[in-house]
Amino acid sequence: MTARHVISLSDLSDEDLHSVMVRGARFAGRSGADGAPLAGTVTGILFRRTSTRTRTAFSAGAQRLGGGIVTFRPEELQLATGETAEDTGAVFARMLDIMVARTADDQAEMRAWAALGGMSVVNAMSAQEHPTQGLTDLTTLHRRFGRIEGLRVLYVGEGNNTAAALALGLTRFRDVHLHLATPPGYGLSAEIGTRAAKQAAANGSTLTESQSLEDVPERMDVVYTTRWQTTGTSKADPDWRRLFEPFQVTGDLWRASPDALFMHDLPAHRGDEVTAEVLDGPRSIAFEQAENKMWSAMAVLEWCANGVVERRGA
Ligand SMILES: NC(=O)NCCC[C@H](N)C(=O)O
Repeated sequence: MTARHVISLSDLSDEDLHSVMVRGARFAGRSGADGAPLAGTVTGILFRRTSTRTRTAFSAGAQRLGGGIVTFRPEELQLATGETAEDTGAVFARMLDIMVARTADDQAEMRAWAALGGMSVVNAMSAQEHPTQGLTDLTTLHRRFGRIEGLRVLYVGEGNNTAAALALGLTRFRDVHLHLATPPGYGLSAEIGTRAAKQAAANGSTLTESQSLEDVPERMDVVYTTRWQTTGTSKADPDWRRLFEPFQVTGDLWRASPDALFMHDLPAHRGDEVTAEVLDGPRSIAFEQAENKMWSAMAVLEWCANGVVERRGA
């Protein structure tokens, strides 16, 4: 099997991105290919940080496509007794077809595993990026709007790995307007911001940022938020709660964007980043989005095994 990696969304060509997005939507509509495209493959599932949605999505998704899985408890690997990540990966690459990993905070370890060859590596979230969330979000938008082009999206909260994936995903499409309202000091990293801005410019899209909810653009199609505490980057700043509180998504935002849908990558904390009224209200598609994680995971795994399935214009 040719190894294909999803360590960053930038690893996917436009054609790959389109195929995985559309394929996820087809799986969601239960109109994916019959049969078992992952038959004869084994996917490793290794999470060194907590996970509900991503882990379940890939574990259930692989099995729905006829593939086998091996789930690792990190504390039971020899990593815990001092075997290097490189040596551990070298063994995985000889036995597994795909590795879905939420491991070190940075992506270097995944790149090293990918360089071994023979095994596809899927980044199930690092500090910098959450590419499988980005793919899920594209599939969710594609299912709801039938297009990504022309969408206006407001993201509220930390410019974390989820925001990075959203920015890197949306700016690959034409005429998209993404605005991020982030607390001071919690914007996108310079590296991600530059990469996304370059893509936006090339596609006639815009990426704008502000440090307040005052004067955010109106008539948005989507308002998206995320929890205030990002996994693995607990905030050293003693003031963080005071900085984040003005960014709670409440019914007030709907006045500016009366048609907006609400998205959240979950887990949610009602009363912190979003009110219960918004999260549990009729505009919220947060749980549909969570379900899409599995359909999108199936599309990612199938792409790792077989490459592009859905061709543009087909
Ligand atoms: N949907 C998810 O994968 N949620 C878990 C992580 C959310 C957030 N980006 C975090 O890093 O804490």
